[in-house]
Amino acid sequence: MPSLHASVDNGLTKGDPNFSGGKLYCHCSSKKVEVTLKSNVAHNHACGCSKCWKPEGALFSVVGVIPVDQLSVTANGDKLHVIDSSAAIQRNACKECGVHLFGRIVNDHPFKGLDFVHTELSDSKGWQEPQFAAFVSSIIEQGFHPKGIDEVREKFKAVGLQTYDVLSPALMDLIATYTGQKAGKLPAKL
Ligand SMILES: N[C@@H](CCC(=O)N[C@@H](CS)C(=O)NCC(=O)O)C(=O)O
Ligand SMILES: [Zn+2]
Ligand SMILES: [Zn+2]
Repeated sequence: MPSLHASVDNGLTKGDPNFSGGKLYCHCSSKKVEVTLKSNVAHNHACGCSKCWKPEGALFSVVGVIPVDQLSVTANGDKLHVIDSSAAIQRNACKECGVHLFGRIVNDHPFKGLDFVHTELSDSKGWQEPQFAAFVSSIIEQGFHPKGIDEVREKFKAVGLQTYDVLSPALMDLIATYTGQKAGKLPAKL
């Protein structure tokens, strides 16, 4: 079975509930882009979609969120560029090594105000462990043979992670609530 992600393959390492953040670095050998996070992440999860950054050899990305005001680019920000400015999540990647340092939502969106980050880019220990696996079937679109997908789902379950083909029900409910409120189908205050 190919690697799902290094933080999943051999079981999860529980995060520290009192952990208060750390620095992320791109993969360049010099002049690394540095991003400082002032808190832990939330909703950390494996994502199989084609847009999220995956380390070499991994079938999945692991990505979590942090409030925009808890994130700052603290070195070599001139090496960052937005890889697709039409995407809902504007992924800021290092132009040299390709690593995604953070994804930001700039347009009206239920998750606006949160940035998407990969805590494996940090040397610190204590980051929230993955909570679920999202967009699992999306790996097939990228060339993973469909006959192996049940084994992928079993592997996630074996380490204690539920699998979904979009986001988790809790996050889908948040998105649906936002959409319903915007359409006037739900009261603005619930
Ligand atoms: N099956 C598609 C799914 C893409 C997708 O919808 N990704 C989710 C999870 S990251 C998303 O919210 N995308 C918004 C964006 O990338 O801007 C793919 O693999 O490309
Ligand atoms: Zn780099
Ligand atoms: Zn994704």
